[in-house]
Amino acid sequence: MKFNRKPIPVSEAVNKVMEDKRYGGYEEIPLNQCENRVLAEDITATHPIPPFDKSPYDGFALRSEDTRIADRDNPITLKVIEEIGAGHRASRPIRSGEAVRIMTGAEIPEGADCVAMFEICQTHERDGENYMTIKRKMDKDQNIIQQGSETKEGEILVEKGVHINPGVKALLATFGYSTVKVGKKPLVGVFATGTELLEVDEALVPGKIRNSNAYMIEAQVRRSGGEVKYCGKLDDEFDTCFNAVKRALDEVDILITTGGVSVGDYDLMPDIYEKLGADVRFNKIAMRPGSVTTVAEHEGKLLFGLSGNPSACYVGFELFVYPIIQAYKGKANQFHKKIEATLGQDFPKPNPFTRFVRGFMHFQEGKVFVSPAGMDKSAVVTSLARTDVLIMLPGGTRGFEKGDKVEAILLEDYIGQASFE
Ligand SMILES: Nc1nc2c(c(=O)[nH]1)N[C@H]1C(S)=C(S)[C@@H](COP(=O)(O)OP(=O)(O)OC[C@H]3O[C@@H](n4cnc5c(N)ncnc54)[C@H](O)[C@@H]3O)O[C@H]1N2
Ligand code: MOO
Ligand SMILES: [Mg+2]
Repeated sequence: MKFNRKPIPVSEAVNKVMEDKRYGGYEEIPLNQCENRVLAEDITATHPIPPFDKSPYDGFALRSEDTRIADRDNPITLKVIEEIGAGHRASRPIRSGEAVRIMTGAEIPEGADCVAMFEICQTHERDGENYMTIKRKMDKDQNIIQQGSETKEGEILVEKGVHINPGVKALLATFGYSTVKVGKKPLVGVFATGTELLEVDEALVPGKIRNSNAYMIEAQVRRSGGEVKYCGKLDDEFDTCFNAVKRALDEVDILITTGGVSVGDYDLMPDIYEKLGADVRFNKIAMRPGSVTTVAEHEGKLLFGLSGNPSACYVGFELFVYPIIQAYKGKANQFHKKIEATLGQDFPKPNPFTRFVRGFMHFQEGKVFVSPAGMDKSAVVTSLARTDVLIMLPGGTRGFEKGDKVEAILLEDYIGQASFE
């Protein structure tokens, strides 16, 4: 049984994981903490924008009718009755023959129906009174931002399930949301397993390497909008690992382990799942890297057994853990956005399984290109530093050539898409 794992297609594995997705509920938090969270309520316009007719310029508010016969040879002079800056209102309606000196953002005084910019007006003072002169005809409504011209009261502007970016936050502030309902973040526990692992501050000794996966996964969890609980690194010793995993499961919403999921003598995760009585959803996927990625469910919680090989671990996280975190937060589009792009470099190696090449996106002559970020092996860590896409090369008998159309999964886009396909 141990050596007899049956690989399932990637999309089947993704769908199986998503059968166990869980929404974590919502919490109400202060507006200034809401970035990168997911809206748990629609943003509805509680008033029109702008809430009043306003001036887009610094100039004079006046009655267009008064300028009907104005031209270069026939300047029209109006009495400037007062000045209003943004935040102030005119003290009375303007009458024929009058103008108000108005600043950008100030409310258009009653009686005025246009704004002439300072640049086309002259001003003078006579007997302690201010006057302005204009040499061209103004149209009704010229240079006025009408109340509600941007949005009407009651319009739904952003639906729940959307990632809160700076623009969404601006809207929340516009409508007076001092607190906002957002999806709760899952607490994601992370274990690194492997007797060969050193702490980051330890010197290298023969046969050992530093634990990089735990730090990488932590960053992936945070990039996905989850909360991390680093549970430590564990030697490949059954009782220690079993007890640590069992305890951690009580403390987190989702548990990730890295390493020990393959068929080696010290790959303990399969036996740990068995002793826990966890239900292994799959333990082999028709993909590279990350074919040994294992997902199990125990008492309503998901355990992700990611590979120890850094590239495999990275890919396993983005394909399977990422959408589960989005679902927990209540995000409508739970999957990374997938795009069609042009392959920027030959990839001659054929593969029977779907390959997720760690790559980066670049642009040339209006086209989107994706190119491998470096050495493409499961055990490689260096190429990950340049990775911002996963290039999806379907399995088959041939390699791929520069210029081929390929699909790529965007890892640093926050809009996402609604299904994996
Ligand atoms: N006979 C077979 N051998 C292997 C198979 C197989 O099907 N049959 N699968 C291979 C594949 S594919 C992969 S991927 C790896 C997966 O290995 P494990 O998930 O069991 O991981 P480990 O054995 O613990 O470690 C693998 C590799 O990764 C290094 N590692 C582990 N943890 C970390 C960490 N936290 N930071 C950095 N590097 C880490 C570890 O030292 C090993 O070099 O199995 C193949 N074998
Ligand atoms: O799980 Mo492995 O990453 O396919 O090389
Ligand atoms: Mg192993």
